Amino acid sequence: MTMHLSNTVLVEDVPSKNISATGAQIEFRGVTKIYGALAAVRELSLTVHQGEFLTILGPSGSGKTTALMLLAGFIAPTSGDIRISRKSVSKVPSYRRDQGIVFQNYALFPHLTVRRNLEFPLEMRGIKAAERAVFTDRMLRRVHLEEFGNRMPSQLSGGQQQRVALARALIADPPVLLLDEPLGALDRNLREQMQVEIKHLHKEFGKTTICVTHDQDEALTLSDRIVVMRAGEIEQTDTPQALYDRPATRFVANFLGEANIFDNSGFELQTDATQSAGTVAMIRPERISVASVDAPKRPDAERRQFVSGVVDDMIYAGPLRKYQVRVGNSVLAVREHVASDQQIFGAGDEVRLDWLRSDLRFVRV
Ligand SMILES: Nc1ncnc2c1ncn2[C@@H]1O[C@H](COP(=O)(O)OP(=O)(O)OP(=O)(O)O)[C@@H](O)[C@H]1O
Repeated sequence: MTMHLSNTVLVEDVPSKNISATGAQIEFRGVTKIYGALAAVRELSLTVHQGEFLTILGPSGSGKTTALMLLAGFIAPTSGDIRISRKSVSKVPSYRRDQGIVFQNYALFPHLTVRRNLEFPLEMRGIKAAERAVFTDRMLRRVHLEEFGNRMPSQLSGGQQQRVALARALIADPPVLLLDEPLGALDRNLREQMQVEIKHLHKEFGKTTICVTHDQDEALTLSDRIVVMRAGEIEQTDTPQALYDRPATRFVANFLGEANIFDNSGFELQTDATQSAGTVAMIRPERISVASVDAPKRPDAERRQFVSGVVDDMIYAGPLRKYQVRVGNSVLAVREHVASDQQIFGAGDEVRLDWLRSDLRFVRV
């Protein structure tokens, strides 16, 4: 990988601590990228705030990587403009955009030691050897790799390599950090550990960070806001909680978490809200309670809808019990946190489901 650092920064411009005041604001203004007959990204307009952690999430082929590569300057937009700190970067080559970049496959220089990998961006900025050593020592300590400075990348584990990649992206103090599936190559436990590490680094360094992933857990854990993309366009942009609790469309409801969508449910849905045209009702599986048909109703029963159904299937999933329950024409997914005093139902059992009417959401079809 080539480093994308401007070499205009002098030694005295580099802060004495590896902490810059803020990241940069980034704007996409009607950005389109056409390949042949396909718009990989269409009319993308988005403002990423200074210091924000924004994740672009979406299925394969939705245009996430294209959006990131446009920002990095690796590809040029067909139309539209990208601004960093309110200045257009259309004519700025990628190596002058002052961005730290981390890819899924580490992209460390394989023939350089960890130290030399970290020093490289500093060298590109004309920083003298003595200062480089100070920065590098500090960064190695920060990512808990002080013992590993003299190793080659191939002598490190995947997680350690990815920490070096993060350290190298941050060491020259760029205002923008771009992460492309940064944890994609790591196994699950390590991913979770690294998510915490990335969160800490973001808090500490305050870089405007744009992360591309198709891993919803990663997006929900790390992000201030998430952009959900679909077929080259933004479907919804919101905080993780708002996206999960109030998805605007059926696509978002299904893509982020699990959703019961009442299309043609075969029973009457009770709602307190008026349903607009072109919408369908949905409820999250963990908002539904399951009980035996003769169980006493809760005190808030007048605010709930009760339906009877038959269990199709039940599986244990760690701390959750997952039911599939047939009600009318629908099979509803129900998620229950396992508690010792709960009754357990199996396939064929008649049950009563209930949910708060206010937990129903209407999403655009
Ligand atoms: N260089 C290219 N030439 C032609 N088509 C391309 C090129 N790069 C991307 N595309 C197409 O543009 C669309 C968006 O691709 P992109 O890589 O941005 O998707 P993505 O959301 O990042 O997918 P993934 O999660 O699989 O990486 C896809 O249909 C892809 O085939």
